[in-house]
Amino acid sequence: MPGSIQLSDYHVSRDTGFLLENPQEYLPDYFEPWNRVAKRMPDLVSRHSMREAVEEMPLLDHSRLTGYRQKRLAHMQLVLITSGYLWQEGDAGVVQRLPECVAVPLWHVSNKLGLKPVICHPDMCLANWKYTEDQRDIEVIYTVPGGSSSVWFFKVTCFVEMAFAKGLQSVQEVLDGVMEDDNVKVTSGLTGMTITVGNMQSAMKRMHEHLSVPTFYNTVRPYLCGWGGPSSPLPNGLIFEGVSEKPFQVIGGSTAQSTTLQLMDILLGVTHSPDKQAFLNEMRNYMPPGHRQLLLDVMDMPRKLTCMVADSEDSELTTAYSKCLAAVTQFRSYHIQMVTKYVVSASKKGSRENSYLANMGTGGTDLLPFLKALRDDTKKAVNQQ
Ligand code: HEM
Repeated sequence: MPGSIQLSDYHVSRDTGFLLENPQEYLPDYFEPWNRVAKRMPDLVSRHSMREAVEEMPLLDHSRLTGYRQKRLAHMQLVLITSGYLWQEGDAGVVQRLPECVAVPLWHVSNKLGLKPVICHPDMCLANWKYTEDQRDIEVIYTVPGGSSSVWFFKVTCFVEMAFAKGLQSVQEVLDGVMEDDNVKVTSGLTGMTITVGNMQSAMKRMHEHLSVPTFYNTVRPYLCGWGGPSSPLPNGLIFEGVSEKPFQVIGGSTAQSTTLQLMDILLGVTHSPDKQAFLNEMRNYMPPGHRQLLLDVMDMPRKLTCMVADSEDSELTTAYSKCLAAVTQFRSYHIQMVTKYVVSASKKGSRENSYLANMGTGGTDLLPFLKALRDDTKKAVNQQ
């Protein structure tokens, strides 16, 4: 049917959703220097020898990377190497230039993938997992300093994406049901989505099991930072040697780069004020292009769930819709609690010297008012019907 959307056309896996299916752990032998330095990044940083290790790396030919998975792995390795190289000595000891051996391949691989040349959710969550041998659990493949806390942060973020993936069929049902004007299908899809969002929240709750507040705040977050802007230790940005002498600015990694919530907002007709939406739109530039395109195409669908609900006297449909919005509202409220614990309260303990990251997310938002407004917009959407 014209205008209908198949999630599988957008680099979305039937089994793993937005998570990359079967990410690779090592590149071929030719790229051994990247394999070695990226894997050892936390250890090299703790020994203050990351910069030496990078400076000894040869300039490798990125055009020898074959296939999408290899390129995604190369991107993750190179952004990790960049992050360790920049932040090894903290904000005060940051460097202004990224050496050619990292800058040139990172620049080109990023352009090929349509990703920014900086650590991001598509690296550290979506392409950074594998099943354990018994297939019952997952393991994180690469990490940043912060020991078991950083590993757990990435792992639980994967659990949340995995919980979304398990409910993918419900999202497809809503998309199909809207196009076919099929109340039963949409109601069933919305009911499934409500369960999915609840499962995502339960998965997120697991963060508390092994994520230490001071370690997350002081050790993990700095390695997720981008560069550029007045409060950054690199206000003008970073120079990519061998690419351009003009410094380049990017936001760092943020969980706001997950496509999950933005997709639900668009489907459910949740709207945000222009300044908040501008931030969310900017986050789309850090998503894989297929996922970004999915959001645009769902926005452009010729039929809308909200119109269907507004015109409907089917109480099962309207109730399912309200319940789904309530679940997303709850998810956002719970997420606010996480951010309060791991960022806002941690910043009040004042253990990190600089103020750049203190009250801001790694994406650079003024945290709580921003997140509360998004939550309240979700709540309000019910009453707008
Ligand atoms: C310790 C756990 C977490 C912390 C401290 C945290 C922190 C943050 C921060 C600071 C922001 C604001 C954007 C920025 O400036 O970067 C944000 C936004 C966001 N985070 Fe998280 N996050 C956590 C876990 C998660 C998880 C597991 C997910 C799910 C994949 C998630 C999804 C989102 C989304 C979708 C947004 C955009 C705001 C919204 O749509 O409500 N977060 N997060």
